[in-house]
Amino acid sequence: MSAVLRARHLGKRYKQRWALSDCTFEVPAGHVTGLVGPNGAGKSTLLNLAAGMLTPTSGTIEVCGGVPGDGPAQLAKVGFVAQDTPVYASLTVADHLRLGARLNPGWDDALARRRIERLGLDPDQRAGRLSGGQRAQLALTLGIAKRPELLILDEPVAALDPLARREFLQDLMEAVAEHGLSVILSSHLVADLERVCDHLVVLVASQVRLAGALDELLATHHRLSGPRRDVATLPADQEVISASHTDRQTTLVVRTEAPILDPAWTVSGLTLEDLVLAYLARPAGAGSAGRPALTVLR
Ligand SMILES: Nc1ncnc2c1ncn2[C@@H]1O[C@H](COP(=O)(O)OP(=O)(O)OP(=O)(O)O)[C@@H](O)[C@H]1O
Repeated sequence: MSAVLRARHLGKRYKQRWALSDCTFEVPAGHVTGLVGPNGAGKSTLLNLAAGMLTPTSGTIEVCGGVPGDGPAQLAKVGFVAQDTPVYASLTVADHLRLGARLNPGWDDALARRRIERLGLDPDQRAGRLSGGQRAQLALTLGIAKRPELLILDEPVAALDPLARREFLQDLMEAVAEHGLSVILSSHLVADLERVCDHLVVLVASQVRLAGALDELLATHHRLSGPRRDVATLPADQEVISASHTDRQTTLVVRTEAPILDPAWTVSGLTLEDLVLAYLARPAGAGSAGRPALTVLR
């Protein structure tokens, strides 16, 4: 797999607090990778490190084969739209496009103009007077028209209405298909991620808990339900991600490469949302030895 991002034992500390700790993972080139995790998990910190806005406290991060933020050539390869979609309040929409053209060697002016027109943004409007969603659309337009190798988007669709969200995600997928763009986007909207992502990184409490191709992750995670059972009796190759029990029944989410042959279980697949929620609820340091990560007693 050719990787657009490689992190090795990556960590970032703000004063005494580690916002990101010992993260080792890769993001493949030419795909859309979703980054999910609860508030404060470290997603923005990770994306800012990838964009070169922050430097690591420990470990390394390589993006598009270089060090993030390391000179004009590296900056040209990476587009970054930060969480608050910053724009210059006193500049007009048209000024932003002119600035984009001036600053970015690969600038696609026709694309930028087409998007602005389609969105109905007035080129003469000052960006400070745009609505939150319009501002986000302007920032996203700049990110796409820059034609980077990697586009990093921190909660890009949070401010958009449902139709605008769908259209934007469609634009993204087209750019990936036509130009081989790689995208990393964080979002709390799992349904959106399900529509556009083919890779997933789950970050919880400053650590990467899960990373991989979505279809592989969905194929190796299963929901098992059956008569109440002590999870310690499961085969060693079935990693228990979550467990809940009633007096009579046990329901588990397990990860395994092997088929589940025990006839006592009813086996079903997971949605992306089920998968993400199982990991979000999993406590830090939960082992891989078939121990229950989340035990809910009813
Ligand atoms: N500049 C900073 N100084 C000190 N602590 C920070 C700073 N930025 C973030 N943090 C802390 O680092 C941790 C991770 O924050 P981060 O913004 O990366 O999380 P996030 O996953 O993006 O959260 P959200 O989903 O709420 O946007 C949090 O505990 C946060 O309080």
